[in-house]
Amino acid sequence: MIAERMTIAGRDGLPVYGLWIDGKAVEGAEPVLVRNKFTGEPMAWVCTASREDVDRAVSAAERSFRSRPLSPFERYEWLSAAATWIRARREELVNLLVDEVGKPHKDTVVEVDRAYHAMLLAAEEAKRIGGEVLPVDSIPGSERKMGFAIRVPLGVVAGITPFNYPFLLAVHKIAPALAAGNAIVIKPAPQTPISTLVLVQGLVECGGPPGHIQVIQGGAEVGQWMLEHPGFRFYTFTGSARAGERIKAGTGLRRVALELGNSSPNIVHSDADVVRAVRICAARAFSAAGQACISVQRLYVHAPIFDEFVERFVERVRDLKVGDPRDPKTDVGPMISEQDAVRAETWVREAVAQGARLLAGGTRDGAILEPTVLTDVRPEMKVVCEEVFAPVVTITKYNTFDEALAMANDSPYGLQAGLFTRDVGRIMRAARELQYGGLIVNDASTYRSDLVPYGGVKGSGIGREGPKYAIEEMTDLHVVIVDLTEEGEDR
Ligand SMILES: NC(=O)c1ccc[n+]([C@@H]2O[C@H](COP(=O)([O-])OP(=O)(O)OC[C@H]3O[C@@H](n4cnc5c(N)ncnc54)[C@H](O)[C@@H]3O)[C@@H](O)[C@H]2O)c1
Ligand SMILES: O=C[C@H](O)CS(=O)(=O)O
Repeated sequence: MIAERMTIAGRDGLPVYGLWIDGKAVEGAEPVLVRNKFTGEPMAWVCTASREDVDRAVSAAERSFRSRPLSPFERYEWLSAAATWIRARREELVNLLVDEVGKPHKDTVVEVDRAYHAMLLAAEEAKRIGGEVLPVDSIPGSERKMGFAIRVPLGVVAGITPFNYPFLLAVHKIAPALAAGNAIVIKPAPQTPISTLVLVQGLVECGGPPGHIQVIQGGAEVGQWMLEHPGFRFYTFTGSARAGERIKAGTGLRRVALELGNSSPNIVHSDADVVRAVRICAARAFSAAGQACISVQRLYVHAPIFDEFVERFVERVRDLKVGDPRDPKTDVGPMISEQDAVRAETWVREAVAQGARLLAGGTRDGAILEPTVLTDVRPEMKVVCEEVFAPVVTITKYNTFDEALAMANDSPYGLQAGLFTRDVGRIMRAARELQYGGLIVNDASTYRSDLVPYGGVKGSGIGREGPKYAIEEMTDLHVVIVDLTEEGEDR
């Protein structure tokens, strides 16, 4: 799938994608080659932005925001047309993403379908941006006053996205920003910029003001220039905790939403349906090669079912089909790069050297790390206490539910957790006591609904995503208080 409008030239038979600034594709710095993550074949050349390009993009977005304000209905029409555009190109988008990310076809179909729904949800929310009536008259002395609050767009929003769900997460940034009435400058991850360019081409084709979205490609350096630019009113970032901390430190008093990493715990209690828990966890620990912030990473299994769970789990893992992500039957494909796979393999070896037992996997072929299961792990091992972001899962036995909650909470992160139990008392305890932004009961931590407030506590970030909640973050609340005293009334 080619983003024709984003193309500035051809080179070696491949498109050269420019930056998308002020409604046209423009040349940036020397293009970088983006490769197919499984075959290694070249896909396209993509220009990167200079600091001047960042300035140009922000100025163009600001001009478009000022000169072409969109009514809520116009925003609704634009974004619903974009949702239809995504649905109509589902298969093409899936194929592009499979090549660009290396994520298996079956997981990528889910990404594209969710992107469609996220776009549609944002379109619908554009018509529901209300405010609040404030009971100012309830304070003695203010009986003749009435108050209300309205939501107004901020101006230019900065969006920075990671490599792992590049299409869906670009939709989660762009769609609410536009639905809220803002303009946005988006920077995709350097490993996966093409799908964002294609998405923006789709939005442009759907008829909104092209200057409302600018795309600047590049890595951390371009991200840093974005942080330093005073023209941004808000930063919406998804990525690692390390980059998130830099963003928070670099944006001063400006608002940020940070969707960061996790080391997702999943508790399986003895009253749960063990067979179902095994099936779900064995799939969700390895989908997207474990490169999802809510991937099942730490499994805590109740002692009475521990042996049965482990046996069934390992059996299931051995049946996973590993290899070519283009094959619809493949469960586990390559990681984003060989370097990332080497890093995860090293962590596994280190854990084994420290006493962990390897029950499956642990071997690597290029960027493909076999689905890996470890037990006898300790909290201080990297595979437990850090975000592994790879097809690696640890299984630990617990005796009491208190112990399970404590182990799950023993993490700097707090994005989502999973719990398998039939007991409502345990569900409610976990809901209160687990220090996580989301708890998924009788499904894995990896489930995400695109309409709920999604985000983390502790080291997993700040703010909430999901169109309705992102729109709240991407608007200012202006309070109006009107004195209704009539002429002569208070003389
Ligand atoms: N919480 C969530 O919703 C969520 C979703 C997806 C991924 N993630 C997290 O993303 C990480 C994996 O993605 P990644 O490797 O692309 O993350 P990353 O932090 O390396 O990069 C993410 C984006 O930030 C940019 N960036 C890097 N350093 C920057 C800086 N100093 N200033 C500004 N921008 C900077 C990158 O170029 C990229 O566009 C994992 O930690 C994962 O948990 C979180
Ligand atoms: O990587 C973490 C993401 O939140 C996964 S998802 O795109 O939201 O499913």
